[in-house]
Amino acid sequence: MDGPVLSVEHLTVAFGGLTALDRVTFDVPHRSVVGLIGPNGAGKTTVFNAVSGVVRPREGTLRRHGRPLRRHRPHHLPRLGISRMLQGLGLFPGMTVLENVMVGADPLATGGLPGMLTGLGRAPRDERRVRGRAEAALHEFGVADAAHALPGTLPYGVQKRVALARACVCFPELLLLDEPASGLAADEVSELAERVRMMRAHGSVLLVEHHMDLVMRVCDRVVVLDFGRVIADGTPDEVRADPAVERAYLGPPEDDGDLLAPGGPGEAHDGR
Ligand SMILES: Nc1ncnc2c1ncn2[C@@H]1O[C@H](COP(=O)(O)OP(=O)(O)OP(=O)(O)O)[C@@H](O)[C@H]1O
Repeated sequence: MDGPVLSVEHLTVAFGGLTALDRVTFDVPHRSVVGLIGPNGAGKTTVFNAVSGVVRPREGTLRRHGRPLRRHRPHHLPRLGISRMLQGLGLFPGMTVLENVMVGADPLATGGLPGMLTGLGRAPRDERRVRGRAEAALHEFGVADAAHALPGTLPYGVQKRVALARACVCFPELLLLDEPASGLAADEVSELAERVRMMRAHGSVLLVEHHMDLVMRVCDRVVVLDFGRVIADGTPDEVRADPAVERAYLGPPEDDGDLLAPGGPGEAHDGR
């Protein structure tokens, strides 16, 4: 297939009088991890929302392999090979871990997941395929033991792995990860870094993250937003050395600290 997995071209999004994104342009190449960073309010979530079809851009184009995405909605994402792990995890509390991951595997079913889960209009072959793939994903993410537990009974780090398993169960070509390191302990972040790198074997990842250690370790490229504009786009080393990025994070020169150093907090002003 031609062209990057995702091209964001001159994307402009406005909320009333506020321009949240101003001609944002960058690519996510095939089998790469691209980080999207920037201070609070810089527009990172708005990029995800535009890519997910949650907000409509005022101007600009999103392309998959060079073909424009027009008026797509969140429920079209599985068909487009795009999956998103939300910051709030979004696990269904009344469903077991296995059932939650089966929801992510729904596109593998031809007869429809609701029928499968309720037993109405059940398609046994579909159920076997979806269940088998969901169980394999639980194994891959080290949460097979929790298959029959309800998410709320599990530690947060385990719930995160379940959410990741659900996002990856269909081998998305583009995975949108929204602050996956938030709330994780240091050893869990290292494990997450390993998993994000492994995801390149199947597809590409667009990663919004304040945890600079993770960003600098796993990303092939890093795009930096500030007040809705791209102020840098390069390798982690190039971005780290960019004075414009340092200014965006640190503010005036008299401020101390190395916020872009691995382990730094990576948040500064609030653009709201
Ligand atoms: N639905 C909305 N209505 C009005 N303004 C919005 C809406 N969503 C976002 N904004 C504004 O758009 C700007 C960009 O917000 P966005 O949430 O994309 O930033 P962010 O980089 O993801 O921030 P954070 O790191 O704090 O999550 C902010 O000024 C925010 O207040």
